[in-house]
Amino acid sequence: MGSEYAIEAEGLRRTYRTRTGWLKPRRSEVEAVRGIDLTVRRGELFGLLGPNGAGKTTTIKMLNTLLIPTAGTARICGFDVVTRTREVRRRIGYVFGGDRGLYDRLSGLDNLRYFAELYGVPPHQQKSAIAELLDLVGLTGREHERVEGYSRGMRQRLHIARGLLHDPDVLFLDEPSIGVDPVAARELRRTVGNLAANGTTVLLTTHYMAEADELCDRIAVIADGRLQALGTPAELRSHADGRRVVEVEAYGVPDSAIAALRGLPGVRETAVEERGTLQLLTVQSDAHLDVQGDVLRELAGVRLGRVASREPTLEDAYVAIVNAA
Ligand SMILES: Nc1ncnc2c1ncn2[C@@H]1O[C@H](COP(=O)(O)OP(=O)(O)OP(=O)(O)O)[C@@H](O)[C@H]1O
Repeated sequence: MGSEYAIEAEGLRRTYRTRTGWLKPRRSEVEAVRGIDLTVRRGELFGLLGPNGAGKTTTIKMLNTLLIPTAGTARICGFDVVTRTREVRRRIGYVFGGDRGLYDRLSGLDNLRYFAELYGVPPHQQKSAIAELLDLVGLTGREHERVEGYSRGMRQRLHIARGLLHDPDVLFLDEPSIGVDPVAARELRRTVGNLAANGTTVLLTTHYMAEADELCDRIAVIADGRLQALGTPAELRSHADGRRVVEVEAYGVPDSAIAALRGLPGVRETAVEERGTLQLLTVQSDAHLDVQGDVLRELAGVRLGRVASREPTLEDAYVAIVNAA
């Protein structure tokens, strides 16, 4: 009980063994997580960030007892996730992004009542616990409506309330804002912020650096199954110190032009974000070099929108960390 840490992981690894092919099945191994060490203090809001396939979900599933590690150990509130599963499960909640797991035909309130029964919340506590949670996630006043009429953001907040019914010490939030529009995502961030203020330890995975920046006390960046960086948002931002960013909106940039940008003198990173028909190019360079002219020369003939030169953000630092992996 007495552990000062909510989450501890040492040398955590997970290898998946898969069979591919039908006629001539071949066995292959995927090293999804390759030795992760981290500690999360009680009450901390901790972000796990990484590109697709980095190993975030696999890490969370080992921490919340859904997957057995191939090697290494992990503890939740001092209890080993493999040998003390029952104690661990009593102390954790798990909320994953997306729409599954709620009863559409029931109201938000009836969903919570149902799950409260299922999780064994004592009957005399249910009413007050549910009222408190509805308030925490900002659904008071909408609880009698059927979930089928809820927006994605509201569903996600109801999911969070569900995950908190048994008053866990640690809440795992896997991609909570996936598919949620920006306004609803802001509401969701407020809810997550409230959780930490209430003393719940939160481990959040997200693809959105801005979200992690706003919410998290500390962030771990994982890529390729390994921890690439760990620190406060300010500490992570320092990975892009001494750099400047040119941002260009473009339409239909050929791969060859992107490769050429990467090869320009002084250019440290390039990233392309697809936004419908628009591509947002970010080119990081050494701050003392002005590469904007060179960048535009390489993009000659491509239809361009806005072009801007700016200071690096945490997102740029993240790109630098992940590209270095
Ligand atoms: N059940 C499985 N069997 C085989 N390989 C798997 C399995 N689950 C995940 N993987 C592989 O393990 C690696 C890590 O996956 P994981 O889902 O943990 O990443 P992630 O960081 O959560 O990614 P995303 O952001 O896309 O959800 C990937 O290469 C993935 O293809």
